[in-house]
Amino acid sequence: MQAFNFQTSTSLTQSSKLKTQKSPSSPFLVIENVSKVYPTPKGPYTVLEDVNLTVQQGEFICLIGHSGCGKSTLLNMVSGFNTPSSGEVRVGSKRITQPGPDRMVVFQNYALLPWRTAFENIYLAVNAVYPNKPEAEKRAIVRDHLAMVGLTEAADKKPPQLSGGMKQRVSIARALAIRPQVLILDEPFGALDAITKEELQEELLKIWNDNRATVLMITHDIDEALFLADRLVMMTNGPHAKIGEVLEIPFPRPRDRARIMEDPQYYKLRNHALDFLYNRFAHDDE
Ligand SMILES: Nc1ncnc2c1ncn2[C@@H]1O[C@H](COP(=O)(O)OP(=O)(O)OP(=O)(O)O)[C@@H](O)[C@H]1O
Repeated sequence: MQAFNFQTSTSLTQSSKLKTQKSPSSPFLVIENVSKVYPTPKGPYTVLEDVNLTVQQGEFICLIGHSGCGKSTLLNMVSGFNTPSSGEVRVGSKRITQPGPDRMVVFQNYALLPWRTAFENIYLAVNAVYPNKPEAEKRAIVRDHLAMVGLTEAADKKPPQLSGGMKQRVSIARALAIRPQVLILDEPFGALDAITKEELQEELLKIWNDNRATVLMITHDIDEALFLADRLVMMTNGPHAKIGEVLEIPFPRPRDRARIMEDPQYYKLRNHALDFLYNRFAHDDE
């Protein structure tokens, strides 16, 4: 187990800023001075203000914060479904202004076409992005990704015939079949029961370990973040939400849930995140 020098919240914030600014390897994904203001009938509403984050290629980042603080808004600016009011998001050296197949999103509600089979849902995405690939290759990509998530037998089933966990597996397979550089997961396991959620977390880690996409994942579950992430980004409450702190998760990989939960550092990190969310940035509505 690696040594973890537990720091105060202030020094954690400073060290994460230092890491962001002075990291020796070149940053892959950069969120720079991003603010988002929505027009509303009551006037402009500043959801996010001056958000800065630098992510290395292949990093697994979890994002946590109270409901409504702007997590989806922030990740929608990485996927390109939303644009910053000021500041910019870059992937590689490219400024993000629209969605693209280099950044795929998995949503909590699966977003599958209910009248298409699991195979067809994935095939449609592959075909849209790689229309000129030979038919046999496209079908092989779909089969490989169905197998990757353990759904070979369910290829011909339609979403209403699948469990929540199976639907989310199809949705993850569809996103990965495009070979995105960035995988964005918006609370993907929020609607699943605890056992299915743990199974899918483990599958996700295995898949990430094999293909090392850069992952940005929203969660409300601190234990999920501690199991999955390299860093946990904690957001302050909106309006004018910012990144309050970034926690480094030091547990070595491959991770074993039982082993990390026996580690005293686990509870220090967990309590630190809980204190951030429920004392320092408590939310009246929760
Ligand atoms: N198009 C819009 N116009 C006006 N306000 C919006 C718009 N989209 C989001 N908001 C507001 O911005 C704030 C942030 O929303 P967002 O969905 O990003 O939060 P979130 O942290 O992802 O929340 P949750 O955890 O509940 O999903 C909320 O107050 C929401 O009502």
